[in-house]
Amino acid sequence: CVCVCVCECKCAFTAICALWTLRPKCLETCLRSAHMHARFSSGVPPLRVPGYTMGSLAVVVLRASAVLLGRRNLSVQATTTEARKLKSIDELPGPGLATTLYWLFVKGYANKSHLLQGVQKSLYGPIWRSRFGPFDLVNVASPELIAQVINQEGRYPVRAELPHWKNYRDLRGQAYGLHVSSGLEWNRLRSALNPKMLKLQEVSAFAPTIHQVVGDLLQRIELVRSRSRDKVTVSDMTSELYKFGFEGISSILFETRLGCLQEKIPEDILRFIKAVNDMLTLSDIVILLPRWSRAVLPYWKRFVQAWDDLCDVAQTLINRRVAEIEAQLANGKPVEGMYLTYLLSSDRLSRAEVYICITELLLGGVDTTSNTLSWALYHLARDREAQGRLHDEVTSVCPDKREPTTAELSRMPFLKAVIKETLRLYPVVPGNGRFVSENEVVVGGYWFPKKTQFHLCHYTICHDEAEFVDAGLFAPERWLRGSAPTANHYQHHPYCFIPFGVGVRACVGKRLAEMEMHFALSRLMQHYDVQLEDGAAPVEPKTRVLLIPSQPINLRFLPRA
Ligand code: HEM
Repeated sequence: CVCVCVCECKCAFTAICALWTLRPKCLETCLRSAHMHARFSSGVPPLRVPGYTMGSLAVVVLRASAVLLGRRNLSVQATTTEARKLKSIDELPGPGLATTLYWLFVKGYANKSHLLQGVQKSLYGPIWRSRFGPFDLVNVASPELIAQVINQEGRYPVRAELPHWKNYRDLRGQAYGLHVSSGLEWNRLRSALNPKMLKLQEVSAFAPTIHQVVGDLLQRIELVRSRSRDKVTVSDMTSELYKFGFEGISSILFETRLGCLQEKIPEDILRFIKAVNDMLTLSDIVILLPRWSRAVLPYWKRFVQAWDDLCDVAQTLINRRVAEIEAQLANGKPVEGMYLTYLLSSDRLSRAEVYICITELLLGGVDTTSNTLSWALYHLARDREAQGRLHDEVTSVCPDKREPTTAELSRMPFLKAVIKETLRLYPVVPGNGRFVSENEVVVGGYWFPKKTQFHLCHYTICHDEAEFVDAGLFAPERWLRGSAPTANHYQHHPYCFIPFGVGVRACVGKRLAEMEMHFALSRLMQHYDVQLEDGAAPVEPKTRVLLIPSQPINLRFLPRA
């Protein structure tokens, strides 16, 4: 038991029992040594520390670190023999730069990167490496491999480094917010945001507000269809649902109705919508370009302008509400609010952090729900049987076009299955990420150094015939136990379907998003028979960061008796 620390910290690290109280530095050293052992195992004698070979130390350290870091089922139960079999990142198969450029720009996958996942999986297997500009990605495309990454993601997972977002925040002296901050800082922000967003009971308190917004959506559809040439068609349903998504999330965040579903959309909102589009598009370009180009090319300036507009609108809305709250307090009136009031009064975040977190919630909460709802309506319009079944379910639980309560939603399994199936066919975030910066990890028999960026190929797993029977079909019943045609319709690995991500870093808006989508879809089904336009061509998805329709979805809304 005389293992000694060999790293710069020079602590008195001795004995196996000391492993349980190791300082992170020592743990790093041991993991690095274990990694070296794995690399040297093919012939080169392992490093020796008194009493242990590095191989046996690796087993002890890895087991201990699994406990220390609180990881579940750490896949690295490396025995000495297993450690010998581990391969290095450089041994991974994958396309070179020329091949990637060919696929993206000659074969036309630049805006179909969700499909490229499947193509590359068939060429290289379920784990491969791809390099493009500053990106060096390890792609994993099986539920087992995703589970291995997630199990080793550490206590404060990072999705991806966003240096250009961070540069913008630094430029403007802003707080970092959820996407840019990491470690304890990120955890502090999430701990402040989670309680009112992720607890079912808390989110249920938002139901009356969401119902009001859904009511406005129904009126808006009525207006738009009555103005159309055939009196029933709503063209570009996604853009109508975008307004619904914006109104829904901002009514919760800002506790104010903005009027996005009114005849004339407020100027501020139009500016915000444009800024979000610009920022997301430019974000993809700016990250590829070297820093020096920012002074020469126009993209960085436009990216900064888009963020400026985005933050400006969010701050104006927040300040407006803060002034109202202050006026109420000055008049001795009690202040009742939802999200913003809660954040401001909880004193857990600085005002600068509230600004950026609210902006990020707004950013995450609009396209996601609106695109998912668009695809759900599109498929229900194509599948008369599914639409009939959903209509029957909703009307049996809520007759006479009554608004469902959150408790009643739990008696609508088919409604939930429709949203799940939509998110399986069109996961709005088609590929997630984990940047494992703190630990070296083992995935799929490969040993990866710290700071490896993993790309979790969620889209291709959702479409894999080995995971889902008739994977290309819209079959909501696969999510219903007992009513699916075969048992394996609903049997799948838990990491096959993670549209909201997974673990502590998973989507903070999941519950709110689900409630919004369930309310909107159930009310639309009560009021309308939704149909496709005659002779409408199939609509394919495309990737623009998110998975979105490649052309407008036009739907006919025929009022139900
Ligand atoms: C259909 C609806 C939605 C889908 C499919 C979705 C999906 C996702 C996914 C996949 C992630 C990454 C999770 C991970 O890394 O494991 C994420 C993160 C996030 N989402 Fe959502 N989302 C939706 C709606 C919303 C809504 C309504 C909001 C706002 C209320 C929101 C706010 C966020 C934020 C702020 C993050 C970053 C969380 C963090 O990094 O700590 N999302 N979402």
